[in-house]
Amino acid sequence: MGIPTLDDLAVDGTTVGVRVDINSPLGEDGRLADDARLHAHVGTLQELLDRGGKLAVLAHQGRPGGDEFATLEDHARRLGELLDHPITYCDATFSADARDAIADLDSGEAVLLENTRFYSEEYMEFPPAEAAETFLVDRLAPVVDAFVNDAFAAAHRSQPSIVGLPMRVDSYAGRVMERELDVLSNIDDTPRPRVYALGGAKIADAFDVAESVLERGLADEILTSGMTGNAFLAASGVDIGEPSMDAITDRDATAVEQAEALLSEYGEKIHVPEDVAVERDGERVEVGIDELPVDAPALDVGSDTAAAYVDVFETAGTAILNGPPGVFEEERFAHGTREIFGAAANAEYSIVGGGDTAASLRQLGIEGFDHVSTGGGAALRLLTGDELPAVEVLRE
Ligand SMILES: Nc1ncnc2c1ncn2[C@@H]1O[C@H](COP(=O)(O)OP(=O)(O)OP(=O)(O)O)[C@@H](O)[C@H]1O
Ligand SMILES: O=C(O)[C@H](O)COP(=O)(O)O
Repeated sequence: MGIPTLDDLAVDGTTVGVRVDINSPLGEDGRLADDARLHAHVGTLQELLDRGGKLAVLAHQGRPGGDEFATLEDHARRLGELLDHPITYCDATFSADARDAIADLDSGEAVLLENTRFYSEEYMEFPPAEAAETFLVDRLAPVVDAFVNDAFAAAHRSQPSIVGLPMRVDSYAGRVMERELDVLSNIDDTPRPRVYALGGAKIADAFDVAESVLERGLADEILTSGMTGNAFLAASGVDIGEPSMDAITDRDATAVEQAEALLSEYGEKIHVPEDVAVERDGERVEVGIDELPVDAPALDVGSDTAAAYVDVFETAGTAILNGPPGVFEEERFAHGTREIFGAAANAEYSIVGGGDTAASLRQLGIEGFDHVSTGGGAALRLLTGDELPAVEVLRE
């Protein structure tokens, strides 16, 4: 991989800054509503603590002004339950109080510092050399002996705690980072035929993935669904009706043209829905493409499409999923997601990228994937063949 990992770090007795990504959905009471990302980092934290590290853990939660912008107190409480070592919470990130909390650590102890994004610099993006001169980095770099970046899900952000600290401190990839890079950077070694299921509502992201993997010869088949599938359906010449079209153009005015370009170049590899599901009088109603247009938005693929996609997965070597096939949050429109993702889990090798995609698997109880990425945007960047700022600085 060409990046130093925990195997290269002499941990015992050293103070290690560890960046994790435990940015999580919160409930109405402000407490954690889902702790999947905390679970993901337990391996790295536990290993460092078992090996005698003193850990200053850094993380962000939400975005300034957003509903989920919050302190990390509940995250520390939950991590305390998940780890076999003590972890305290400090309501400061790099002030004298924070630095004192770090200096007070014994081997095998951790402190979770306050949400890095309480400080405006951490919500800006900088080239690494400039990030290295920010207050956060300037004050924390002298009090840690090493830095471990395990925050794969934030690796596409060129922010001080991601790219600045590694410019000043010996730095290593944590186990989550290592595994994510290993899997998502080496897709070209996975068994064929390689089938991508691209759905969801971020149509532009799905087009980027489709274009990149088709251009690079990585994809043998692309199964389109969700709003992305609706755009491909429109691009194939079907009048999908105004509500579905409006939903697409609201997100991306040129979506249909982009889908047309992909179909004209790679049409034989791109599967388009044969039927869709809409809501009528509160019920799910399936509509074949010969019955379109309809005056309601298509919120799921229909049963024929789901069955056809399940067939493709029967013989798939690798299944790569990004974006749920329907509005899975509503049971009526979860059918496509349940069927298609359920079949994908049986492929010889299967990879899942995308926050909502992973959430759909948890909600529908679909298991058996080889790799479920912790990252949304970061996984997408790797799937489209781009380098991640966090990884570039670890390489240097
Ligand atoms: N036909 C559809 N119409 C509208 N929304 C849809 C449709 N199909 C799926 N969705 C919605 O797409 C959303 C997820 O899409 P998205 O592209 O954001 O997935 P993701 O890439 O896994 O997530 P993220 O980018 O947040 O990591 C879900 O909330 C789902 O309800
Ligand atoms: O949830 C995520 O995708 C990461 O934690 C990054 O968060 P951000 O998109 O607010 O930078």
